[in-house]
Amino acid sequence: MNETLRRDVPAEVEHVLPEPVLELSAVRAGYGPIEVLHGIDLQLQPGSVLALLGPNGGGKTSTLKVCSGLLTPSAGELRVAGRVVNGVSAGQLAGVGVCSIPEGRGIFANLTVRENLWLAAGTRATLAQLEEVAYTRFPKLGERRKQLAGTMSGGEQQMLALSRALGTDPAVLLLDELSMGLAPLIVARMYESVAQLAAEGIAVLVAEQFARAVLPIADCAALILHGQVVRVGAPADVEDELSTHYLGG
Ligand SMILES: Nc1ncnc2c1ncn2[C@@H]1O[C@H](COP(=O)(O)OP(=O)(O)OP(=O)(O)O)[C@@H](O)[C@H]1O
Repeated sequence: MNETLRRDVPAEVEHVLPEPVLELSAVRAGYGPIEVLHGIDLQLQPGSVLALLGPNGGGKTSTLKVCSGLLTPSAGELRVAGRVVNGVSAGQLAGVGVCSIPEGRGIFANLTVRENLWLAAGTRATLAQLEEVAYTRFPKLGERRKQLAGTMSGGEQQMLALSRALGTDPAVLLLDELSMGLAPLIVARMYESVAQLAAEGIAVLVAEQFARAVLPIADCAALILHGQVVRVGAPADVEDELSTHYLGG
């Protein structure tokens, strides 16, 4: 909830509102001298799915990079669990439970499923724990544990990417273009898994160019255009605005 809205909340109910687990306030960021995010306000509540929508180049990936610590705000604040974490590294943010699956899935194509999980193991989870999470949630991965990740289908690769993230017991999951290169049926299944994660308490921020893929499971949506959030609201309302005004119906 932004400050404008917060001022409208009566004092007697304000204390029962959940604290956002991740929050961007007036965040500006860019690449070298070029600013591409011009004052982003977003709030992500625990156990919810926030869909970040918009056309190519709008700033979705850059926003996720700010959230994961890969891009440092030049102004404004990134907060995790209420603490300002501007300039904290991606590794440190991962250590406190902010986990990111980048566009392209971030898996190692020439390593097996098991080796990919092994690389994700660390202080937060052992290989055995990661394998248990992965193979219980996605039995197909168990069958393919010795297969090279690059030879699996796109959907299976996405399962592996999700498993690597989940094994670290994240509080926040950042997903970029989960649907990329996947058949609609597989996309729907992947998003069912994402909805399940949110039901288990994980806060999920999903950047998606294809709104229809994510909106059925989103609790809230934000439309980002030219580096600015132009609308935040119920998924159906944001979808209407997206198609009517920006994608020509
Ligand atoms: N590494 C970079 N260096 C310079 N400019 C960049 C870089 N990455 C992105 N940009 C620019 O920042 C702007 C926002 O890009 P971003 O990738 O965040 O948008 P997006 O909404 O995720 O688009 P897409 O869906 O095409 O990935 C674009 O104008 C893009 O050209």
